[in-house]
Amino acid sequence: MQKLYIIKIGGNLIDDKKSLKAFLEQFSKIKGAKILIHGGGKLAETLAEKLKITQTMIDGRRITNKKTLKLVTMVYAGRINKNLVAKLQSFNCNAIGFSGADGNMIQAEKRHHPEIDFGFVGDINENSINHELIMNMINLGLVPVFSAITHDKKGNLFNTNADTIAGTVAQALSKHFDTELLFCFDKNGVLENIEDENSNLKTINKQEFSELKSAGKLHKGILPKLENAFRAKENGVQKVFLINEKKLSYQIKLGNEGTEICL
Ligand SMILES: Nc1ncnc2c1ncn2[C@@H]1O[C@H](COP(=O)(O)OP(=O)(O)O)[C@@H](O)[C@H]1O
Ligand SMILES: CC(=O)N[C@@H](CCC(=O)OP(=O)(O)O)C(=O)O
Repeated sequence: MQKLYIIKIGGNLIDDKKSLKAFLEQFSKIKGAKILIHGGGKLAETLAEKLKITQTMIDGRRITNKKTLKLVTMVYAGRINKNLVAKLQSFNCNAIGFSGADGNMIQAEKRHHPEIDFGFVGDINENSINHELIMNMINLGLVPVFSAITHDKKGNLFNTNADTIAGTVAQALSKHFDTELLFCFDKNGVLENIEDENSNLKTINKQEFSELKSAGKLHKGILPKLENAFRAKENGVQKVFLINEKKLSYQIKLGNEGTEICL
């Protein structure tokens, strides 16, 4: 099977111009099929504060009312997505940027929860992904770049966690490609001690994940990231890693950076 890299980047990197440029240069150099999936939660947060739109996160998801939906659509599907595509083009990488509504790429359902109304937050599963169109793009030599905006095919846009999009896209494409999913972020993988950058685990399985969680060693964004990483691995994604965004080219060359998800 043909190798496919699905690479996810988050808000911290997107906000750091110099590191982002270095990262996109490394990304552009990857030979063969690749997809970039991005968040941008940090920039959305900063702008919401300026516009005095109060933000609430529950279970790693942003409660998305009408005002927040307008804001995140502009930020994720507009500013960030187009900026990433332009930067990739400058490195001769033929990127093409999408929201989930474009080409019906990612169809979501409004998130249902017994007690909490998440507003315009969309849940997705493997069947939500238009894998045929994505495969066609790849076969044309294009590099798809996905934002965290999805739709319901009834005219509504939704906000969907970008780690979830990365895991689900990887899952859907793992039937057709030898897929490697890389969650790139600002730490050297899963750290046993958050204060010690060198305490990264080489591998993590579900049992170890539960133990670290119970011991209070995992907080904030790393929890949903790991949940998405395990779900992808359990559902057929061949390789899943959490790596430092600065080490992408080493991972592509040697394949042993950061923390590998094991079953
Ligand atoms: N044990 C841990 N190992 C690594 N990161 C951790 C750990 N506990 C908490 N974190 C935090 O999780 C963050 C990653 O999640 P998040 O901020 O959502 O990433 P991104 O938005 O870049 O995808 C790290 O920057 C770190 O602050
Ligand atoms: C529903 C939901 O929570 N969506 C996320 C989408 C962006 C994202 O995931 O950004 P990072 O990868 O930078 O965290 C949000 O609005 O924060």
